Amino acid sequence: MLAVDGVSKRFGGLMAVDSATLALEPGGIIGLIGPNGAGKTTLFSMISGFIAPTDGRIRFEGTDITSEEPHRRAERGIGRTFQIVQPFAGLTVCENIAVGAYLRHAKRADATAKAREVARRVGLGPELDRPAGGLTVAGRKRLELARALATEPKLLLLDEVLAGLNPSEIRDIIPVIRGIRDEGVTILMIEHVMQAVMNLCERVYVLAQGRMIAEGPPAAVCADARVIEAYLGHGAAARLKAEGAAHG
Ligand SMILES: Nc1ncnc2c1ncn2[C@@H]1O[C@H](COP(=O)(O)OP(=O)(O)OP(=O)(O)O)[C@@H](O)[C@H]1O
Repeated sequence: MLAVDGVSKRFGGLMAVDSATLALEPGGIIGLIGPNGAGKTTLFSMISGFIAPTDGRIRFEGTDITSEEPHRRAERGIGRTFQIVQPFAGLTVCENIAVGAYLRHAKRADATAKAREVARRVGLGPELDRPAGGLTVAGRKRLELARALATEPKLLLLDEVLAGLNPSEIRDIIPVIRGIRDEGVTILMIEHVMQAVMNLCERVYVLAQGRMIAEGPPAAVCADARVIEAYLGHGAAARLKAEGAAHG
């Protein structure tokens, strides 16, 4: 479905993403993890078309989309959420979600109907007619999810939708994400909440300093010495092993 092939992005002297490769089959929830500043959001921006790669190709459903505009990629079925959620505070929740729905529904009544349906799917039904500015952090995260879903994506890129939520809010939103997957949407998610990654993702890619350093089932990836080193620093994997042995 999605093939990211040797994609790089240079910001001046910094290689934010360095020849990253990733391949997604349709269906499932795939994680993209890595330490702060690893290049995850930059990679998402290249997949969704907001940043042009310095090098490499991106294909979606067999078509080379490397130089397509974000709007065209959204039409093809690539939806994304943004890490920093900025709803139109003066508009209602429904109107905010309808902004996404206009991509496929030109008529206001149709876009509104789509927005209402999506709002119910993410648990925002009761808030539909309230101003988006009054939502809690958890509510804003659901709104961001709904806005992306309203574009009716085949591939949904979730950028830290769990960040800033407390454990009970995370527990509440996890079934919503699974539900989206069950409806046939392929999900690629950037996430720092490891418990959620373990719970949700079938497979995980790990970026560190712009490079893809590991890929596989979450448990195997978290036990990978290169991944431990990337998060905890040089020599950490050996130290953990030694401590483990010392504690029997
Ligand atoms: N527009 C930009 N101009 C210059 N440097 C940038 C720009 N965007 C990102 N960077 C740098 O590129 C690197 C990768 O950033 P990016 O936001 O992609 O990382 P990330 O893995 O998403 O991090 P986090 O988990 O903290 O969100 C960082 O060093 C960042 O400072």
